Amino acid sequence: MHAHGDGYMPMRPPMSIMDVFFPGFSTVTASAQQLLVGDENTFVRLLCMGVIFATFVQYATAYAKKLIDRHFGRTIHIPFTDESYDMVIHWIRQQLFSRKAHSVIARIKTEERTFVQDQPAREKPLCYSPWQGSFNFSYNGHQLVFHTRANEYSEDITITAIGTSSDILFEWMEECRAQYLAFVREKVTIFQHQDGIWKINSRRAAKDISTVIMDENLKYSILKDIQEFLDDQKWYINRGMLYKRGYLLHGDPGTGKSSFCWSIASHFKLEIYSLNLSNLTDNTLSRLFTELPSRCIVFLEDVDAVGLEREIAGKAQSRQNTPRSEVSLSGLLNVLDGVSSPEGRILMMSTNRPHALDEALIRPGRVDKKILFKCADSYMAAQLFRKIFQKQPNEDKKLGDVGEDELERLTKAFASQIPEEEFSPATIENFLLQHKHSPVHAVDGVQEWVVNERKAAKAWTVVS
Ligand SMILES: Nc1ncnc2c1ncn2[C@@H]1O[C@H](COP(=O)(O)OP(=O)(O)OP(=O)(O)O)[C@@H](O)[C@H]1O
Repeated sequence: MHAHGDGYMPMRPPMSIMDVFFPGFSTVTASAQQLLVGDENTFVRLLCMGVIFATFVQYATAYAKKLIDRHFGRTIHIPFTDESYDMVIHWIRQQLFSRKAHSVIARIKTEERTFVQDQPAREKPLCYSPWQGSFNFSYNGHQLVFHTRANEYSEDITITAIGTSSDILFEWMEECRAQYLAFVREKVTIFQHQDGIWKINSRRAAKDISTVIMDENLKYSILKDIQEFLDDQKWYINRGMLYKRGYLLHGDPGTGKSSFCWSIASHFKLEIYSLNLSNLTDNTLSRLFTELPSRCIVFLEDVDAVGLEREIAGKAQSRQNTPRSEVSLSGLLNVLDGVSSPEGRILMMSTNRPHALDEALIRPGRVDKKILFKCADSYMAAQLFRKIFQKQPNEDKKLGDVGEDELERLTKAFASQIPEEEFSPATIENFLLQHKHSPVHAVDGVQEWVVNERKAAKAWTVVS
């Protein structure tokens, strides 16, 4: 064999017509020829030939596929940050073939992640979808190619159809959309921000508005207000007003503010975009608002909890030990004024300490209605008692269940022993859950419970 030291200069192989289609073709064939005429033993030579051939076939196939895709294929790109990604993945997961891909990713089914199922086998069920690579599947007689590539924080999906029309891809996307919408119809989708983008956090079963116990007149006046807002887009546009509405939900912890937001979303079939200001900057907040859909609920929970408090003489007053947000008050006010965000959003801010909030944050126009969530009065206590002990149509009768009349008597006895507006509905519900199989025990134990709760509250106040 010649070596460079012998004065041998490797000859550049002449270009062949194949190089036009497969760049590097001549170089590979020239190397192969040299191997064939060399003096290594036959086995090594054959092995090298095999490797070169396999590499070439792989390269040629990938290249040919690229050419076909470019010239004869139609491709849809599905961005990871968009809900179309969830639609596509939802469809793919339903298909048996998705398990047959060479590389699959296992995930816990997000929609059932939060449920404790009756049957242990159904708890945290796994689902699979293709991962890192391509695979073909057939849809309505057409061959489509699913390709996925993972990056550090995201995943790129493309779907390609061979042919000169994209119709089959649009048809397929429509089917993904329809299946996904049918699936989420009875659920409320909650988005949260993750690394500066909105991602689905969970899907909860819809919550009927009747399960939130509060003044019924107040509840229905708010429902009416929201309904009118959703129906009146034109009215706002005609008057040159920004089409948005804001509510401040305030009251002690455990009085139903989050539950109310969830039930409003269920009632009007809106998605919730839940924001926690503590780990955001002005820029990210602004971007998140720009990416909101045109109709949704933005839920800013515990807006007082991140040091965005009343500014007096230019200085922010903040509780000690309160984490301060990197979001400035002016940054928040800007996004709430909504010039850069899509119109139609309903803002719900919740707080336990409305008096600590800056006036500017809750002035009319930013907050259109303030809704007070109170601790339980006897009406609410009675409703909570019924909520726990009234049999639902799909539940079996059990030992210890009482008839309608007896339940009514017990309800009154229970409600009359609950002091007015002293305990939150969450606290009372917690007590009732301890006796959830016996309304009689709940009534028998309520007096002692009230005494103990008062003692505990007093001790807590002294310590803190
Ligand atoms: N008004 C209410 N009607 C029915 N259930 C209630 C009500 N208030 C509280 N609950 C019960 O208490 C639980 C906690 O309530 P929720 O989280 O809605 O309170 P919150 O006011 O948002 O509390 P926090 O201010 O601590 O966030 C709920 O899951 C629900 O079961």
